[in-house]
Amino acid sequence: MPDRDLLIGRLPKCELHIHIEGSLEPDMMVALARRNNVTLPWDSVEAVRRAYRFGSLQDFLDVYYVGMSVLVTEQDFYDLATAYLRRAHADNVVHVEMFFDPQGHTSRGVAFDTVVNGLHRACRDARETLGLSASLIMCFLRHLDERDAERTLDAALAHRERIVGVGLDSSEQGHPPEKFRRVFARARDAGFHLFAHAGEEGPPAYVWQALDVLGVRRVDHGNRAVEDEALVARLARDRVPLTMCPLSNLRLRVIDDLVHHPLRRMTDKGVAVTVNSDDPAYFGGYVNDNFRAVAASLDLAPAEIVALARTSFEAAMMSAEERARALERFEVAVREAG
Ligand code: HPA
Ligand SMILES: [Zn+2]
Repeated sequence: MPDRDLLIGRLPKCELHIHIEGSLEPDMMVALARRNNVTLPWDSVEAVRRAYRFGSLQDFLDVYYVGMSVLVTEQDFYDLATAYLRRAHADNVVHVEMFFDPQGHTSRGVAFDTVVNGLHRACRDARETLGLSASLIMCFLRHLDERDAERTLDAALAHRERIVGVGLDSSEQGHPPEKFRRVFARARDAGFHLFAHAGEEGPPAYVWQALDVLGVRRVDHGNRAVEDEALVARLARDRVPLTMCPLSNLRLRVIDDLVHHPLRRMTDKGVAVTVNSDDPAYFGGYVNDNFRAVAASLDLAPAEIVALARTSFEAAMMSAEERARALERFEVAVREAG
């Protein structure tokens, strides 16, 4: 086996937890602010970078919502997603399921269609130019009320074939999944796959609710599930994947040191865990940086790293044939990497 970093670079993988607005790098943020005449509280790329010190999820979200205010036109959304998809391709990402936050845009007067048209076109072009498959998952902002989420779902129904799923993100504490019970039931009836952030800062009870009240098929983060043995057993038994994001957890102080990251404790109990970047422009690393950081801190063996990348294909929303083909290519790449 080659050394750990080389192996990580060579492994094909899926990225299943990326907020596209969180891939907005400071230089693009400043350039788009100029292009659209948007005033930011920061006057240079360096000043933007200095704002990236967070004590909690809410600290980050306050900066994140200001940052996304530079996204106005369909071309802005296209450029943002295209830059991310090229960067992901360089990390050997072959399949992306991309979150976006429509309410962060419609609340500023940007049309839902503008957002989806730009992102969808970037995904379609990436398939042709990079050979990478990419799909869109719309998230509801959980700090807003369910009626706002209902209106967002109504808007999404006109784009049903361009959006594969719905998720739940933003401020977790005090906004339990059950707050969105009805809108998730409607989304399921409309054929969307269901996801939710849970157990990032919120308690294990929120992960239970995501499973049993919302009926999600994958949990984003899920760190705090580790505090509840019965919950870990449930995740393992039902092979409910967790999309974990080590550098995000470190930067948002969900953990104080990567050596304490629950990833290994989860995989040891049979939970399907994947490694992802969350908001790479804000947290200091794309997906391979996340693999490298957690592999070094937890001293992961090559076989464990390979297993994490393999799990990303098992956790992805692919048809049985797509998955079989992708896994076949994955095993070839593993043999070549060795
Ligand atoms: O890490 C996150 N958690 C919750 N909401 C988010 N929105 C963007 N990133 C995040
Ligand atoms: Zn997230």
